[in-house]
Amino acid sequence: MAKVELVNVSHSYDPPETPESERKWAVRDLSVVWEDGSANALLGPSGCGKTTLLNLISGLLPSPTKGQILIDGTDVTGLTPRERGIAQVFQFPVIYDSMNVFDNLAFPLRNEGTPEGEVRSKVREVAKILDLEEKLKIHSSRLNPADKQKISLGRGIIRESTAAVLLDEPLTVIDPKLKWGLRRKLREVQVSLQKTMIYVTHDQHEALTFADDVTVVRDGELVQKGSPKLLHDDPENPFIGYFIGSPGMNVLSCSLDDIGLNCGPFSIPVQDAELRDLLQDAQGDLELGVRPEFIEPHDCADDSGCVPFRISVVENTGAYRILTLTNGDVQIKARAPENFGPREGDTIGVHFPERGVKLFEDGHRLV
Ligand SMILES: Nc1ncnc2c1ncn2[C@@H]1O[C@H](COP(=O)(O)OP(=O)(O)OP(=O)(O)O)[C@@H](O)[C@H]1O
Repeated sequence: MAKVELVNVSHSYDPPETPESERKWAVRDLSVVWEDGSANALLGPSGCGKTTLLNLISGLLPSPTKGQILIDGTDVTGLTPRERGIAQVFQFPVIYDSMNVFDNLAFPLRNEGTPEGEVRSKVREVAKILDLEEKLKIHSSRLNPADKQKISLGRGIIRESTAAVLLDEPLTVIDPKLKWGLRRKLREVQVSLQKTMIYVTHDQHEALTFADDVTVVRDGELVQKGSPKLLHDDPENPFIGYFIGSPGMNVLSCSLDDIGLNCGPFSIPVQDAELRDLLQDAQGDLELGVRPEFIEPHDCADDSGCVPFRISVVENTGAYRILTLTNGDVQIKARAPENFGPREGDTIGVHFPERGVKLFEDGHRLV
């Protein structure tokens, strides 16, 4: 397996003669390194450029408009997918329905003239990893979509020379009942084989459960890259705060007043003198971000330091409750324990603990 690297990659689907000022960019000046043997996710909303990036890495799109693609430090820009040794697993399983499972898995090896004895042992090894051993003689058309997708993955990992495996929304057509098992299997395969994998999805749950390192893209640009914990605890901007987490971070416009952070109908006290100085120096637009799990709802609206909020919706998740709270035109989500007493329509007090509050200036993290 190998290290995969994008260096200042930009891509536009416009014809080459299109003037620079009129071009629409699917990917913009994106540089990123995915380390050898790492489990990665490429996460972003629909239309942000994920598929374009995958096709640029695999070689289905041979060259970006600008920039380079490196595999283990070698420039592979312009090379074919075969020359790059990148395997791709698509949304729909790509297998030969006319073949049995064994022949499907053997296909990439036979295609490159591997001796039959080696093909047999390699197919058995991969079938064991994928729990397909008992199904090797079954006609592939008779398998469920999850097993078909396992074959697609098997065909990707069976060749030692594969540099990286790209997974493009691989659970899209999988029945919800089988999704969990296949998702766990993908992760298990990556951990046991330590192959470089890049899992593309718009679903944060899939990204965060598969990957050790998540690259978030928006409008063709890299927004933040890091561990699921880093993205959750230390978002670099309000987009990451809102996009990661369920529900996402509450983001409120605010400004500094005599009490502290004025969010419109209420102010949150700022005790820390250093933080006050920092906010006083800030020239740009300020936003406050706080995750629902850090907000502390109290059943008494008069607790000192608490801001009164009306409960407009209570959602039960089984383990905890998600409260939708309103104060004037400000609406936030908070997490409350299952035994939290107040109900919809009640007024409660909300405390914003300093450790849970992030501050952004002009869309960039300040504190
Ligand atoms: N073949 C193409 N010709 C012209 N524009 C394209 C083409 N493919 C993609 N685009 C545009 O490039 C941008 C990025 O698209 P892309 O499919 O890479 O995003 P995505 O994140 O994979 O989206 P989705 O999750 O919906 O598949 C979009 O604005 C899209 O309309």
